[in-house]
Amino acid sequence: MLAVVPPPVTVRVPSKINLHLSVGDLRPDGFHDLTTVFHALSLTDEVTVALAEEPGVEVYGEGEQVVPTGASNLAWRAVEALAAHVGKTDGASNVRVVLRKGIPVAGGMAGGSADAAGTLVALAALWKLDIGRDELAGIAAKLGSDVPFGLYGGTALGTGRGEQLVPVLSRHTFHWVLAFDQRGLSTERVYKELDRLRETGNPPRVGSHAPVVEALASGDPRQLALLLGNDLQAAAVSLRPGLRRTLRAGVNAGALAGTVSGSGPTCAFLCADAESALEVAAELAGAGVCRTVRVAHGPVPGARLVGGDEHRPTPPQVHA
Ligand SMILES: C[C@@](CO)(OP(=O)(O)O)[C@H](O)COP(=O)(O)OP(=O)(O)OC[C@H]1O[C@@H](n2ccc(N)nc2=O)[C@H](O)[C@@H]1O
Ligand SMILES: Nc1ncnc2c1ncn2[C@@H]1O[C@H](COP(=O)(O)OP(=O)(O)O)[C@@H](O)[C@H]1O
Repeated sequence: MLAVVPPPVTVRVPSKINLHLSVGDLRPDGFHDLTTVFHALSLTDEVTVALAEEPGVEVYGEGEQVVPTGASNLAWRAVEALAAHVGKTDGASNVRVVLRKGIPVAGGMAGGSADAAGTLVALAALWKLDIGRDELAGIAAKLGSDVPFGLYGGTALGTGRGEQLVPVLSRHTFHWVLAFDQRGLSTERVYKELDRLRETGNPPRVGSHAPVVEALASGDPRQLALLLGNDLQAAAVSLRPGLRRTLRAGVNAGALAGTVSGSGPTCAFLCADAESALEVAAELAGAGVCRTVRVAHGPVPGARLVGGDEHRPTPPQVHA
């Protein structure tokens, strides 16, 4: 009798920027308490999972030379975590994962986290698991602080170490220009640099997230532009001083405002509309301050199947 092999499953997953990132104290577990407003962007990775004789991970696209393909790849860790969760003892032994990356590696845009979130959704479909969003989010949180957001996308308030999420109402589409740097920055190193700066001085701290939430509800990019803020920006700039020039160049090119995305070094520039974003991107690309420029819009949904959305996690209810 012929065994029926299920067809490969492909999932598209968004990147994220942090519209607001307030970093609190260092906790005994080595993480910092934080309050952040995540915003999912149309710059995406694609994850394909298939049953294959040779298990493993293949990586193509943005940063393919520097992404590990072994057991430390976050997508592979997601395969092992889901297999363990559902008690498939040999679950990972015949899974092949192909990553097509558009999100810069170690860029502060949660690319590895996106791949892990995408792998969970894709594999749940491949294995035909009856598993809900909340259950996947529990597995995701163990893989990394940013991984649960990749499941939901949209715009969300993150607390704890970033893994506890509440959706934020955001009716408008915002237009962004992203400036990729030559090399990535280690997230852990940037948090440590912030601790050092706080020991020796008084780096700027963002205020409350409430005005950002209001600006998102109003949909006015000019209002939002005044409120973008990131406590990690000082640390990222301290480690990569050239980012100052990049941030200035984006605003000089016509962006409403610029911010370092998460732990950097990618800079995100908010623009008035889609047309302005294209103009800013063209000028920034010629300014010699970054490796590559992309345009993107947000918010977009979280991990979802390409060519069907029957296994897409149900979005949480929006509380205005
Ligand atoms: C800074 C942020 C902002 O969204 O994003 P990125 O810039 O990495 O995309 C996140 O907090 C990154 O989340 P993520 O990249 O998932 O980090 P994790 O793997 O959980 O942790 C990596 C390391 O970052 C530090 N870390 C992370 C989260 C947190 N709340 N406090 C921390 O101090 C810890 O040193 C930890 O060992
Ligand atoms: N699938 C993956 N894609 C990118 N990086 C990965 C992946 N799996 C593991 N990594 C490792 O995680 C580190 C952080 O990557 P990434 O998630 O892209 O950045 P950030 O934490 O800045 O958002 C990389 O330097 C890389 O060594």
